[in-house]
Amino acid sequence: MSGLLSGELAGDVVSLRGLRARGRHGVLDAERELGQVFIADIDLAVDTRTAAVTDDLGDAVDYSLVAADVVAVLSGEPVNLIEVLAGRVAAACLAHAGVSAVAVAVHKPQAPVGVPFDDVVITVVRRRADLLDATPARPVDAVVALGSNLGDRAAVLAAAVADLAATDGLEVVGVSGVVETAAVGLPGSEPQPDYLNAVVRLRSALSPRDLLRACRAVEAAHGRGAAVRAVEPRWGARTLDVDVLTCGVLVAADGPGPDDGDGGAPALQLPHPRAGVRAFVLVPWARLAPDDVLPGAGRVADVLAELAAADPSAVADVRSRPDIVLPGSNPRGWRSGAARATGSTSDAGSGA
Ligand SMILES: Nc1ncnc2c1ncn2[C@@H]1O[C@H](COP(=O)(O)OP(=O)(O)OP(=O)(O)O)[C@@H](O)[C@H]1O
Ligand SMILES: Nc1nc2c(c(=O)[nH]1)N=C(CO)CN2
Repeated sequence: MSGLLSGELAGDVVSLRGLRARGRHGVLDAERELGQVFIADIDLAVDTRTAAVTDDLGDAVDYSLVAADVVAVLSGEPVNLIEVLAGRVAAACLAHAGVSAVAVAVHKPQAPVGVPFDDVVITVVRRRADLLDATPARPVDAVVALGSNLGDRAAVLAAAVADLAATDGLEVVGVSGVVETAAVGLPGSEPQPDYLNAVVRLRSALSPRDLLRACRAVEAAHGRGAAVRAVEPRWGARTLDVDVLTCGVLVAADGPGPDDGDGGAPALQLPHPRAGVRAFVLVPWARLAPDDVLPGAGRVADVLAELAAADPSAVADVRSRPDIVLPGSNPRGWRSGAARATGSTSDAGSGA
């Protein structure tokens, strides 16, 4: 088979062909129930010049590790579209340091096509910047988490929702009730005031990284700019934290990027790596949108149930604050016609 990357990139290429696994990807119920074979061909753009001198595996991209990660995606969480599957395979490859770009062909030779055929193949080419810096062709669902444990916490959260709603490219489509939670700090750290936490659903026309930048701008407007961030302890008390939990179904991660004139591109991992183990995130999120999916973990309400089984006190300790109503909050959840956040308070109650 000819190189997938040929014509796309100059340089060295490591290829893996015919990686295969059974998966349950597809739109049809039968595909979800029975599963079928998925095959991936991969071209990894790498720079082999150092390894060629040192003969040290540490200077090379270990193709067996990449292969294992690709097979884990093929056999992992079911998705509807092979476009998503190919994108996740590409992200898994780009997670390996030293892979600067990747071409992925995903084959679905047993697809329910309805006529005799040999194969369905989708080929995608991704460079690092394609995953987290691409502006979507149409707005996508995104979910962010708010937390505050310094200052007038309720006022800060309300202002943060209004700020998000006022950001170009963002529309607030759902706001959870507010919960109060003991600060989860690092072991041995100073005691901190309790947090108020909430979750906000957005329609985002921004790239994932620009969404993170927008969240940073809202934090900065409430006393947590770059200077404060630079000196605060990890998981220390803060006036406002705005974390990106999900951006559509995207699974991707990268570190700081080249300088973009604003101190560089902030590191971003999606979904947020700790979303699935935080009661202060899952409780308000599951009340707002229980059927949302946390990529890689499952339905939010199910992830919360698993956490409640594993760590009952963490979930039990989340206290509802129905007396605090954020702009746009709807106690019946966003699907039931949640108001848009316009800065006005809405229904009393928090869905708690
Ligand atoms: N999904 C994400 N949302 C927000 N920040 C992220 C995300 N993924 C990676 N980051 C990076 O995490 C780093 C720490 O961010 P921040 O100071 O908000 O962390 P934190 O809120 O103290 O801790 P935690 O990330 O555990 O919530 C930042 O450099 C940011 O670029
Ligand atoms: N209860 C609670 N604890 C935390 C929180 C938070 O939002 N709520 N955020 C943290 C870092 O983002 C660390 N610990």
